[in-house]
Amino acid sequence: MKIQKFKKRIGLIGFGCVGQGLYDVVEASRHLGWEIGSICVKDKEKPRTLPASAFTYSVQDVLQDPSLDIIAELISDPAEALVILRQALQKGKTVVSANKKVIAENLPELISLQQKHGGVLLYEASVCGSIPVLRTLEAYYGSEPLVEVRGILNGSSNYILSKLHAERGNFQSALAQAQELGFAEADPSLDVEGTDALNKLCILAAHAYGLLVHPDEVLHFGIQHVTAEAVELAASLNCRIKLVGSLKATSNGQVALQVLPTFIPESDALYDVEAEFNGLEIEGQFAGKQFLKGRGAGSHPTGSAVWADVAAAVRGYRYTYPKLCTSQVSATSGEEELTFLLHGEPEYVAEVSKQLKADIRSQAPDQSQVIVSLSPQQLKQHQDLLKQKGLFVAAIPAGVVLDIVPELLGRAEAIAIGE
Ligand SMILES: NC(=O)C1=CN([C@@H]2O[C@H](COP(=O)(O)OP(=O)(O)OC[C@H]3O[C@@H](n4cnc5c(N)ncnc54)[C@H](OP(=O)(O)O)[C@@H]3O)[C@@H](O)[C@H]2O)C=CC1
Ligand SMILES: N[C@@H](CC=O)C(=O)O
Repeated sequence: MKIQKFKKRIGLIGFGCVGQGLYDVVEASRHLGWEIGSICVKDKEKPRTLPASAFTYSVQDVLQDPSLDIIAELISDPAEALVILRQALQKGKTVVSANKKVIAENLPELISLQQKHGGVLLYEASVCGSIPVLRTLEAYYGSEPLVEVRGILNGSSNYILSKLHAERGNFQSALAQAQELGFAEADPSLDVEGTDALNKLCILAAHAYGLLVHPDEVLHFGIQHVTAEAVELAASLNCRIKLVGSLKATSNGQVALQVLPTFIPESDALYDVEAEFNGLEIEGQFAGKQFLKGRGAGSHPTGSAVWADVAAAVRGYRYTYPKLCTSQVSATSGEEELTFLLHGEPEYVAEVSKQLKADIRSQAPDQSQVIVSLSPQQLKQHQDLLKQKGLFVAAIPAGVVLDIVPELLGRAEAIAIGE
């Protein structure tokens, strides 16, 4: 076989945590024929690891450069990222992105731009960092009906929760560490309010079930109101609180979607997914359960995922969205009753419990914590009120034995967290 000389040039837009990660990975692979041809950033004053001559400050310098084989969009500004992706795809270019917010909110348009102009968009790095989830769903599970896809989809919130459980640490300092390590979004409220996990879940829904759903339509709560008492309660039940995104096929042909802080027992594969790691359990109708675990955030792990996309795209790979073409499914929050912990100011907990018409199973003497049974659909209807009142909401799966909860709640003490 004749070996052909391979030379491919990448245009890089964004040189922060992920952009630098991609740069390092590509530099380490120069012998394979790859090079970064052009780098665009925004801030002219920022100190850089490369000489000023390596950079341009005009996105158009990259988008209009005919010598580039592929563009990597890795910026932190979602509005500008959408403009870049639109323009690249309208020109029929090949582009990769890690921007889950832009992709989740605009997937129908981004798919149709590829169909219309012949361009290609890959975005493996946007979901679960270094774990190859989208290509696994596309290539391996493209034909098999899936029972459930669930997992830890956000590294920063998992890092914070791990610190709270392991060290009974402080929320704000754990978040500051996640930011320092490059795991958090430029706007960290996306991480802690569950929006980043939600965006990833919506992208997974398209590839796992052929469901195009806008993030605004999906039930989701974050960890921003987690309390020391909730962590203690979970630990006393031999559980860890994790932020879990799940997609589940329902008996009436819908897909139930939700992102919820959840009490995860020791027997669950997600229990040992700690720090910035993500974990995804995929249950196929015939294959049964499989579990993927790896780094969900960070410079080199995410840079590696972007590079895998760059290499695949240049070799002709594109998503075919097999289930979008073959299935017609709609979204629901889920009708099956579940058990939830609500925790917050006693008067708000009482008010919200009344509004929810929830079946109260246990409550703390001061009424700051209640264990209730209700459907995710009920919860979704009152999602805004619960958020407005600053309540912490966590799902407690059926397998967790709650016999000792009344006793645990009875001795609940007020412990401040995150102040
Ligand atoms: N951090 C992570 O672990 C992961 C991040 N992602 C996603 O990757 C993307 C990048 O994240 P990350 O690297 O962490 O972000 P950073 O904040 O570290 O870096 C952002 C980069 O974007 C550049 N930038 C911002 N706005 C513009 C603009 N208008 N024009 C040109 N350049 C611009 C910044 O320029 P300047 O340097 O001049 O400020 C900076 O270089 C985001 O979409 C994020 O959601 C996905 C998976 C993991
Ligand atoms: N902020 C995100 C980065 C990766 O997607 C996270 O913490 O998971």
